[in-house]
Amino acid sequence: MPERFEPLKNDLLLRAARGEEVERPPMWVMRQAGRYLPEYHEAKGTRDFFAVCRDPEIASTITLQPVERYAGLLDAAIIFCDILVIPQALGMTVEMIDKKGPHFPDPLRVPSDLEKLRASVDVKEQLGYVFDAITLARKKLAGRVPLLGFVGAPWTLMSYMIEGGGSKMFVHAKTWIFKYPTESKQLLARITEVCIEFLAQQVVAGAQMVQVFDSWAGELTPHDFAIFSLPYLRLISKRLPERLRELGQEPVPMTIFAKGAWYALDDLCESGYHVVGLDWLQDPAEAYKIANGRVTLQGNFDPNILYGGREAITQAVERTVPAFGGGKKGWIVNLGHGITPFVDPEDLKWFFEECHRVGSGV
Ligand SMILES: Cc1c2[nH]c(c1CCC(=O)O)Cc1[nH]c(c(CCC(=O)O)c1C)Cc1[nH]c(c(CCC(=O)O)c1C)Cc1[nH]c(c(C)c1CCC(=O)O)C2
Repeated sequence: MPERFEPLKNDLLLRAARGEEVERPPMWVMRQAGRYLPEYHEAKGTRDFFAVCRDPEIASTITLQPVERYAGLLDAAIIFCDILVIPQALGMTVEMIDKKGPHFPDPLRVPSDLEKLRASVDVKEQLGYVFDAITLARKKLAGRVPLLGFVGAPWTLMSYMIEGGGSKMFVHAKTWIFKYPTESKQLLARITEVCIEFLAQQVVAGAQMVQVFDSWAGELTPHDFAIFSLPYLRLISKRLPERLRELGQEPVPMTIFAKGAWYALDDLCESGYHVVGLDWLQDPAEAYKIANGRVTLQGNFDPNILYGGREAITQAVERTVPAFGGGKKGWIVNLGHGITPFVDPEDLKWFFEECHRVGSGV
């Protein structure tokens, strides 16, 4: 039986995602539950990153930290987890190395390495800890704000699985798509299947909206994005609502954040998602014009504006809100990428307060 939760008191995000006019733009930031918060370090202690993800009690506590700190300002929670739990579910080892990021000791280097992956993934079995964390976070939120679920996009996950971690050159992932396009598509299709079921089960567990992170979209040419990323993003937006109906669930709003894919904005507006996330390379007014009410846009402050002090933050907010049409229709406030570790939490608070002030039009 699906869990019962308290009714939502703040549905600003869900209304904005559906394209409704709102009293002010909803606000959240990517990586809002993370290292810039002293309480995050306190809760995490010396534990391994993925051990924290696998502990529903701690993961749900961390999920709520920004909601508690920025009560009355923040309009969403995002479940504390990572995009790399899918490669783990497919059978790969992923470690999070302090100050360096993710590391795969045994990446996929040639197509025959695909045999190392699990032939079929039991998503509920492999990723059950994420669903438990979501259900617990929903209970703890008690309807304060909606809870977002998320997944890595197939192209971004494939790149990590082949590169074995972060990359500047993408030599291995590019070798795959150019030398082994057929096997690359097979891998993308396998990842996509797991992504769809993972998102569906997140919704069953209590996620009220979901975001797909294609963090490495910008490494592809427009031509290759159309071949190796977009079709799989479209498959997710098409299949997720169908799968949810099969599971007796209502579809939820979906966001696509394809970082660096400014050239694909028009296509992304037609890709079946309700919300399109923008990075800071895009001009807000230009993007708002291109979207033309087809989707709600999310973004796109330079995350580093938060290092600029209050005056710089105020100026950025005052010029950005009007560029998104005043902020009451078709816009969700966010940064153009995740918040970085050395931001002063008080400066983020100021950013939210200024967006609240300017976005309310008072
Ligand atoms: C590419 C990617 C990853 N993970 C994620 C992405 C997509 C978004 C993006 O492009 O940034 C997504 C992600 N990762 C994390 C969240 C939690 C929810 C949130 O608050 O947004 C989300 C949504 C926690 C995290 N994921 C990670 C941390 C830091 C872990 C720590 O050291 O405590 C957190 C809070 C680790 C992580 N995880 C990943 C990397 C590259 C790193 C190292 C990053 C770094 O060092 O800055 C993979």
